[in-house]
Amino acid sequence: MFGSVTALVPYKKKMLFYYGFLSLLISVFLFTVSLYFFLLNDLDNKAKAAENILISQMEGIFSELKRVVDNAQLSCEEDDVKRLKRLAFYSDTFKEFGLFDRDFRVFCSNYGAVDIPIFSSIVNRIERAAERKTVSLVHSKSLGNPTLFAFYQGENGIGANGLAPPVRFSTLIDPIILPNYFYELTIGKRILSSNRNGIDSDIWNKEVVSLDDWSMRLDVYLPSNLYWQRLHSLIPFIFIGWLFLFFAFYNAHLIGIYFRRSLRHCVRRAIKNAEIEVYFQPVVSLNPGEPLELEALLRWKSLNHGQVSPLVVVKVASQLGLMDELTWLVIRKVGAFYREYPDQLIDIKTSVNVDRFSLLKESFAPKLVSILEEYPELIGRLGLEVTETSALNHEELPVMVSRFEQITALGIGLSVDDFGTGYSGLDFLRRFPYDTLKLDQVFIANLKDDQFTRQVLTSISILAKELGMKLVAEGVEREDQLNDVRLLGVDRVQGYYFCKPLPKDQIITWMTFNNAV
Ligand SMILES: Nc1nc2c(ncn2[C@@H]2O[C@@H]3COP(=O)(O)O[C@H]4[C@@H](O)[C@H](n5cnc6c(=O)[nH]c(N)nc65)O[C@@H]4COP(=O)(O)O[C@H]3[C@H]2O)c(=O)[nH]1
Repeated sequence: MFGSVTALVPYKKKMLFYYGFLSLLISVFLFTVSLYFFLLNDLDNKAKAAENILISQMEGIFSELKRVVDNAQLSCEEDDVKRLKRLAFYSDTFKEFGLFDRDFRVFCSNYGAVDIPIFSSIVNRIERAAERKTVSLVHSKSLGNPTLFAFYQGENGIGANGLAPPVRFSTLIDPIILPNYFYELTIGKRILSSNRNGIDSDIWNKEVVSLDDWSMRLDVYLPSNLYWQRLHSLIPFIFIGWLFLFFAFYNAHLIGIYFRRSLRHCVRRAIKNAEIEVYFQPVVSLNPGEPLELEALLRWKSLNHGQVSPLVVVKVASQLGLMDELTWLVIRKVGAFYREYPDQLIDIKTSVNVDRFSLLKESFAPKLVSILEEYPELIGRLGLEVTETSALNHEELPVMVSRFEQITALGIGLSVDDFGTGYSGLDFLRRFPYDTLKLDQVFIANLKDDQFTRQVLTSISILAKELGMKLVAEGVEREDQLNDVRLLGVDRVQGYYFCKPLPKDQIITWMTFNNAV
């Protein structure tokens, strides 16, 4: 398929450049934007993971302090000190423990008895806290500046404090956040742990995690150099995406061309844009003094498919469900023809081919009425030719009879087209109010040599006369055929012998030459 299409499509450098540029833009855009959102999402995940680990760390800290408080007394004997030393030795977090009393004075530590008042600001926080827990960053002689102090007061009033170096927090958070992102963990306004300093990069975004119970805040930053680093490693993928999109666009372009040039699409467009032409072929009367009639036949010359047979156009239009539109288009063009040549066509009737399924529709007669209002020139001059391409079923038969009655009531003549080739039997003729019967051209072609055809046509001719129908012979090409059909009692003749279907201006010229106007 594509081979033949590429042959149709001239090689266009501009188009290739356009698709190349467009696909490059899209590929770059997709990768750069997706990377940014990917990193934002990653940043968010990292911040959440750090938050979870901080929460569990804080819970661990306080359950440790609770254990210290649970067995403590208001004494600082050797055993009490030993116990505190033991707890500090086994603790992952704390290096020192202390015990304080109801008056918030630390009376015992793992170094022995002490008497150190707790800062009033911390006392306030302990008293305000729901579970009497708080943390603070304070200078400590033994652990330096800053040191994390955690306080917990039990129900009996005895409390414990633990001292931890901030490094404990960085060892927890660093593996989650480093090396890609950087962070700052603060308690109140003081920094507990941070790797922010010394990082030489713009900050593109940050995630903030707040642990309000401990006045803790973790800011995780997205540095711009991480983005550029990652983007750099994506260059081969951007290139592959570019190629992929380029081929996708190019193939879509070819498919689009193929589709636009497909017969179905062209027929649809031709009907929609009224590009279908109508030619006219005379139907000459053999009864002296009677004016000729015309048959309107569609013609379509497609830019892509050349001259397309009307039978093909009709077939494709019916596959596309556009037969009604096609019929209205042809009838309107016939109306316009009458409007253009009112004097020349004053006595001339024109018949138009109609699909039987269009006729069966309830909307058919009302639509016809509206076209007659649009083109009153057609009133009394329009005829419809119906070809029986399939047999009518029991339900369709009465509907068809009533449609025919509605149409004849509008003064529109009805002809059976191609009689003898379709499903129109003799019984069919009696049921429907046809005024004309058109014999298919295959009978006329065989008439000379085929005795049987001659007998059949003689019987049809007798029946047509009995039913008051006019008989038309189609496809008369030679004089001997004309003589033969004349002998059969045919009223009108249509065929190349007289004239081929012609465009509107040429048929008017032909009629003028043949004294038909
Ligand atoms: N060999 C030969 N052919 C002759 C001679 N005289 C006329 N013809 C051709 O016989 C066909 C007569 O039209 P049809 O039986 O209604 O058969 C029509 C009709 O069934 C259908 N058609 C044409 N226009 C329309 C239309 O507007 N609507 C619908 N629904 N069908 C149409 O397409 C068919 C073919 O149309 P055309 O190709 O125009 O073919 C026309 C005409 O050009 C002759 O002496 N020798």
